[in-house]
Amino acid sequence: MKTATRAVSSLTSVRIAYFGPQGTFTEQAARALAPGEDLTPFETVRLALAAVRDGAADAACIPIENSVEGVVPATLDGLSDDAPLVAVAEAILPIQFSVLTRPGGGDLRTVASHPHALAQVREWLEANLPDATPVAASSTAAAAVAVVAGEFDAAVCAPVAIEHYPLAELATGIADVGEAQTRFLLVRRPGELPAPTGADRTSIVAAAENRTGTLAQLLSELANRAINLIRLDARPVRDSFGEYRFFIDFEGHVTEPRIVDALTGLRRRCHLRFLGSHPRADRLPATIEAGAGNQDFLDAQSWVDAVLKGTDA
Ligand SMILES: O=C(O)C(=O)Cc1ccccc1
Repeated sequence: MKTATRAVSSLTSVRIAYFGPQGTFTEQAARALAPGEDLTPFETVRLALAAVRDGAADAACIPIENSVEGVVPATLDGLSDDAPLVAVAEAILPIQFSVLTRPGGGDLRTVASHPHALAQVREWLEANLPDATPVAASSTAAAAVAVVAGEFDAAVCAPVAIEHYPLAELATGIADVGEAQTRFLLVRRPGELPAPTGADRTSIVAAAENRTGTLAQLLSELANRAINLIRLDARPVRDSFGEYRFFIDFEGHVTEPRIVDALTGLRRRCHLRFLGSHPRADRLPATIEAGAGNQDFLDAQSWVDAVLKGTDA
C-alpha cells in the first residue's frame, strides 16, 4: 500500500498512543509516522490525546480528515479543548475497506463501523447487503471486536484487521469513491518544532467574535501576505449556540518571517491556539508570490530598522 508520510526522525524509543484498537487505519498511520516505536491503542481519540497531555505517552496518532467525509469532529474538538498539543508530522493513507464476518456465515442483519467508514461504503452496502442495518462503532477495528463478540454480524474494516481478529473476509478492496485518502497527525506536547522544509503546513484555531466581517478580516491577514489557505473548518464552541471556532491551515512554517508576520496580525484580531507547523505529507512546496517571500519581509524590516536608527529614510 502506498503511504505518503513525513516521519519525525528524532522520535526514538518514545511511546505512541493511537486511536485503536489494533487494526485501525490509524495504527497503520502510526507505524508509518513512528516506525519501530512502541505503540499503545486507546479506545477514543480523546483518550489518546489525554495520554499525551498527562504524560503517559509522548505522542499520539489520530485521524484528522478524509477526502470523502471531511474532518473527524472528535479530533478537532480534542485539539481545541484542554491543554495545547501541536502536530509534528502527518501521514496520508489511501483508504479501501474489507467487510469481515464470523466464519461460518449466518444472516447478516447488522454491519458496524466507524461513521466515516460507513459513509464511504454506503453504495456498496446498499447494493450488496441491502438487508443489513448500518451501526456506528467507535472505530473500524472496534466494530471487528464487536463482531467477534457476536454483537453485530459484519464489520467494515481496514484490510489489515483480518490479521488481528478471527473473522472471515466477505469482500475486500471496496470503496464508493476510488482514490479516497485520510490524513493523520502525530501530536505532542508543545516543545521543539520540526525544522522548516519549504513544503510545510501551519495550523491554528481562531476564536473569532461574531461581528460583521470577522472571518473575512482573519482570512485577509493571510491573503494580504499571499499565504495560501489550505483548509478551513468551523466547529461550534458547544456552550454558546451560534458561536464557532475556525480551524485554519495554511502553507508555511511558524519560523518563516512571512508566517510570523501573519500570525501576529491574526493574534491582534482574535484569540489563537497554535496547532503546529510540520512538513506536508504530499510534499507540495509553498506558493511564494513575488514580493511576498521571506526575504521581502526581512528587507522591509531592515528598512524600518534603518529609519529608526536614522540611517535611511
Ligand atoms: O476506525 C479506524 O480505523 C480509523 O483509524 C478511523 C478511520 C475511519 C475510516 C477511514 C479512515 C480512518
